Amino acid sequence: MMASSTSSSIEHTMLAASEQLQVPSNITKFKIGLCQLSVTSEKNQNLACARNSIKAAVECGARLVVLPEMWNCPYSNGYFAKFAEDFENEDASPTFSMLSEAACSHGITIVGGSVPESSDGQLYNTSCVFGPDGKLKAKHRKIHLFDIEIPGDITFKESDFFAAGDKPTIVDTDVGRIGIGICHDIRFPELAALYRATGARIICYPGAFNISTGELLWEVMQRARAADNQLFVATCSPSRGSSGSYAIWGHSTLVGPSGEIIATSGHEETVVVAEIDYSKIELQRKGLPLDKQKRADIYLS
Ligand SMILES: NC(=O)CCC(=O)C(=O)O
Repeated sequence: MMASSTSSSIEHTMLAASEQLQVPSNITKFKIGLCQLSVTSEKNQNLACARNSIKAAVECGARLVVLPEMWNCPYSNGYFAKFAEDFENEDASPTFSMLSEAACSHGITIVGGSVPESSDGQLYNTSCVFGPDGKLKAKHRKIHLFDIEIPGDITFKESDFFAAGDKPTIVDTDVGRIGIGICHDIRFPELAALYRATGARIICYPGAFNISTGELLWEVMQRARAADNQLFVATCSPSRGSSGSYAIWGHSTLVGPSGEIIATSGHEETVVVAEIDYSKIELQRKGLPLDKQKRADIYLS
């Protein structure tokens, strides 16, 4: 076990997480689908659109499908509470039911983007992961809430509406071990390093970067997280034409373990399907063994 931080709470989390994990599957190559959805203010329409998009990804061969951040609800203040669902009460959650049904009927893994979750009187920005049997495998609550105030440019305060999650999410799936982050979580390299240290081979970040920070940083962040950790990074955004006042950057992307862009999109509604080949990870890590070159004695003491 590599300890990449002196923080005892992070080390504790890493140990606890790895102890709980089962042996990952030995699949080496498969296709991933990134459903860049156009989100409206009609929840039923959003569910139907997501369901169709999942089907389209599967028809192109995807075994792992990722949805965007806030795909059942516009990413705008006035909607979060109204669109929130309680996943503990599965039968009363149309979003949960649709994702579970889609995963099961297609026999795939779904990283269900994120939607507003209501739980114990709080709202969370939450991503649910479903296995090919339709069962919930993991639930990630966005850890780093997006609070920003750049005068004359952008002001947004997620923490006015959501409570922050308090744990990392690493999940063993039929396509390997995956770490989950939601959008602003991508800005924190420590989380990605923790996922690498616990054996994740892909990090999925459903996200909705805005046009100002997106143009500057969305691609840079993805490539940096992938290259630093020598693993795949998959992101999935709503499309620009989505409802609400927040202008979305789009550009859902798959990045490989040397930081290369494997597939990407513009800002329009689309499905990106691309191949993940895990042998690229082994090749990259063998040729450039960053984990062995790391000088923890210098910068972690
Ligand atoms: N939805 C988000 O978390 C947006 C994050 C973002 O745009 C950023 O710059 O960070």
